[in-house]
Amino acid sequence: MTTLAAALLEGLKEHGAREIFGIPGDFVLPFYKAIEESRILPHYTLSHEPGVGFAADAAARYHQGLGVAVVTYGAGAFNLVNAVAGAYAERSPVVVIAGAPGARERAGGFLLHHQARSIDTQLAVFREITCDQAVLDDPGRAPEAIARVLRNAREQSLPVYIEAPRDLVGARTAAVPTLACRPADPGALAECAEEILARLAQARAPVMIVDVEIRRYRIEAKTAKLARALELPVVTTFTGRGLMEEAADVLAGTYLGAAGHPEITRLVEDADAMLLLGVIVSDTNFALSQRQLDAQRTMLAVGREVRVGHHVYRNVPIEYLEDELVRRTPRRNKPAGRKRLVLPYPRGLAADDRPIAPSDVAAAINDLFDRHGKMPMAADMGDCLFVAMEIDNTALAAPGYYAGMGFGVPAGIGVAVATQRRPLVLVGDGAFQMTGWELGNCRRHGLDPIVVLLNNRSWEMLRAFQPESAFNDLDDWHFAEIAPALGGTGERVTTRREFAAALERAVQNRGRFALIEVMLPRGRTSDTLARFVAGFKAVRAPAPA
Ligand SMILES: Cc1ncc(Cc2csc(CCOP(=O)(O)OP(=O)(O)O)c2C)c(N)n1
Ligand SMILES: [Mg+2]
Repeated sequence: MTTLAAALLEGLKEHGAREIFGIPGDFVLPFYKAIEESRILPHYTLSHEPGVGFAADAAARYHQGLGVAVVTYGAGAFNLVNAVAGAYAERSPVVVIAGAPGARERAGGFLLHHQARSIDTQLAVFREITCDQAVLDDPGRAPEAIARVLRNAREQSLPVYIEAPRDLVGARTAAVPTLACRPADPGALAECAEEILARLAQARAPVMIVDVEIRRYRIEAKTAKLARALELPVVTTFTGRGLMEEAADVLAGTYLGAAGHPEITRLVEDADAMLLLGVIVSDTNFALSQRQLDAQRTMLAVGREVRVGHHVYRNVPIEYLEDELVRRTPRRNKPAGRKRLVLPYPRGLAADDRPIAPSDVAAAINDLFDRHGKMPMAADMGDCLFVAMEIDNTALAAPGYYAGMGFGVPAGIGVAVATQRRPLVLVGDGAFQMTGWELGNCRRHGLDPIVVLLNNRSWEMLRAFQPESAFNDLDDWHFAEIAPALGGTGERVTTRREFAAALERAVQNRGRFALIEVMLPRGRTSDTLARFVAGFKAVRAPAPA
């Protein structure tokens, strides 16, 4: 027998959690005390719960395991909602552990502080953005409930919610068992694999499109092996950017429809068979397609289901499907027959006194990675995410589908903790105003991310869509000057020479975060965002009368 807190912490670790991000409060103080004193998992406190959620989400993506966010009841948990909604949308398994009132308080007759509508309103809200929930109000049944919820988080790669009443944290209970994820339905698996291979064999120009689930289920290498065996060119979706960083031999690039590289667009839109693996079929991924995802050429494996044309195969997890496809594919011992696409990324930035354009940021970072090796990346929402599309394919955590701002800097903290490597973060000034201040926690946690802040004193992405609105103008906050007060270094750069030199200095200086504030003109976006906006407007333009 053990305590409920220790059983929960050991269970989290058993199921793949590697650290905890959180902000305590009185309803979760006893549990937070157990976190600190048990040392079962390292924990990192941040300054605002949105940052806690983004950091846990990014850590889960890079661990390919569970992220953990611990917050207090009500005010803390409700602050976390947007980050968890984004994790749900992008299939990131974040475990939310929220404190709650004890039994006596519930029956005490008072309206409790932090309570919104009813005491269970918090549970009701999180039911909407998690795939399973458990309220640990019965120590005897808690281990099974925790095991079920954590298995579902891993199996479905979605957030889950655990409510921990503060009066039961020390209650005696049993250890949390580990429940195995459910296997594939063997009949559906065999039939599905057979139909997919038959369709691919008849195709003249097939293509493989990959997205978030191949990382969530740890099958990037397996997917590359499958692509080689099937001699398929591979592209990622917008949300899948950064996947298969190690498989440059099969990965052609990122499909962005009308906003993308014409050769990638043709590869997908001329394909007569498309194998979509782990793909979120969202507007950000396919709204700019010039040819729809018609059923007769589309095979989609996502969320433990596979749709082949109009056939639906249930209970076929993607990792089982890939194993079966590889098993049924004859070993190929000749080099791939198809010419591999090698896209040119901007490099060799002229270190001159010309002002910096957004796409220069990508060139400078490509040059930096060529000199010093790639760094794990995080990006926020804004033009910075489109600049990331111009950086040679590098592991990336970004809100490509949910598209919520504020993700970048806290996600960079999550990446630094999860990988124990120095990350590079891309963020705009508007998003930095939301959560960039979490950098102030780096010194005490021994983290030193490099943050490239694109400061155009503007909500430039909105201006690109609606240039007539003056409300997109932001003030100049001189972020670089604030960096030393937060424990880091800050440099404001206005020319390409200054930027290249600042990046090099940042790489050389370890031990403190480096904030490089890149001054950009309003009205100027990256080439990729410019094409995205043009494509979006064209697709949305009213049909000619
Ligand atoms: C939480 C949230 N609130 C508002 C919005 C809506 C939005 C999408 S893009 C954008 C402007 C981003 O400005 P920033 O300076 O960061 O980047 P840049 O465009 O390169 O100048 C806004 C306000 C979103 N997506 N999420
Ligand atoms: Mg901006």
